[in-house]
Amino acid sequence: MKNPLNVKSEIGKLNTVLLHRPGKELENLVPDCLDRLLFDDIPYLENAIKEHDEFARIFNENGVEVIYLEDLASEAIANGKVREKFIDDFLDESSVVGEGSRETIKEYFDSLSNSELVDKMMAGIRKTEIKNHKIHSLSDMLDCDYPFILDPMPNLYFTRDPFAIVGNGVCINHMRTETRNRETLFAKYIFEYHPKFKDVDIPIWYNRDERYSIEGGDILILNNEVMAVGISQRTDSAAIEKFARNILWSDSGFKTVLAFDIPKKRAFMHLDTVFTMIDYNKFTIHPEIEGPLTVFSITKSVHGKEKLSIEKEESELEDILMKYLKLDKVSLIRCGGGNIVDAAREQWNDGSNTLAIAPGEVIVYGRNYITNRILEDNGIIVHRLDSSELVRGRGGPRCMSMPFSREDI
Ligand SMILES: NC(=[NH2+])NCCC[C@H](N)C(=O)O
Repeated sequence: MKNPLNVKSEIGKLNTVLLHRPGKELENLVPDCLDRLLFDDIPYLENAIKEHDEFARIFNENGVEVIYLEDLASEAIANGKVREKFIDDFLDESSVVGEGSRETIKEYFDSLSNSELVDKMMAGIRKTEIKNHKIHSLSDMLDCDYPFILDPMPNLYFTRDPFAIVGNGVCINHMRTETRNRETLFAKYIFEYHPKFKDVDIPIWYNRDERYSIEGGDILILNNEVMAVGISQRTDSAAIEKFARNILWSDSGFKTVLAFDIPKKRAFMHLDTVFTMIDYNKFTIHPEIEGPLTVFSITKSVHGKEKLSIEKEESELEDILMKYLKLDKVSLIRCGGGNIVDAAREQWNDGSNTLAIAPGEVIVYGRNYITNRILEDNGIIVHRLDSSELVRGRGGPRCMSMPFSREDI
């Protein structure tokens, strides 16, 4: 069977992209849990869905096939034994309190079809919902305690993060936070059991049971030989080393990983919140990281198999990019035009988080009008997505999409 995965750049014409249409998990956000669940506000679901459907429409209109995480996940567990194992693994990782709660949830899950099951796992379960079911646990009778028997997973619409397609393989991530780590279980089951993937030999560049964390928002594929990976609030340097070792010493064709050390803070959680590639030699950047940024280049060492050679790059970012991407010129397009107020405001609303659907053609949030105008002045084709709801989760078009296949460039 042919491997359907092929992502060897950030900009090659996009063929297939994975999304998750926001669901009931967003209606299980409450103020007391926002920090832990990595949200800053509570989106209005009905409008979030409208915005998201518009996002999907832009893809369709531009010849990009859209596939949904929820569909792949429910197709992957079609076999009864696989479904059983999936439920067990999921419950093992869901901080369910006590055996009684586990039995209650299991019985509830058993009454659902595969797609209802996946939706319910994503949405979480309120204690009030199981009142008509058999309750096997004392704590579940006490809804004043904590209202959920199973936590929601509100960050799933950021399909960029729990796993990342790199070349013809996949990096199944170990997430920084418990709240997002369960998301990676969907990837495990999809790549092991989905009919599209199960008989294909798919290289796994990193696995969810590794100790150190790495998230997809930090992984950028600059061309078929060079990647950029953020050392960030979410991604550990040790995880990058492991990932680099696996991929550079494989036959993937990748030769260099540039590790971008960026400030560790919420607004800049991943590299793609401050830096994205939009054309062969054009990038967006948030000016606030330019000062503190340090770049290290990681290549295969000549001193022994599986070893790496790591060097600190001393020149400016433009020069580093020109050198490794073999370009004569590089333009860094500054979010907010470099004005510190506009830059900070638009970056917070994902002004630098563009998704290229072809070289020089991107999807952006329409609200970041200053940055968008500058992109157009630089010859970029800009598709604007209006958002007042999706944006509240702190992620833009790149965060909300995972390319499965792009044309090689
Ligand atoms: N690739 C990205 N920048 N993703 C943004 C994810 C936002 C999400 N609320 C989180 O914290 O984790």
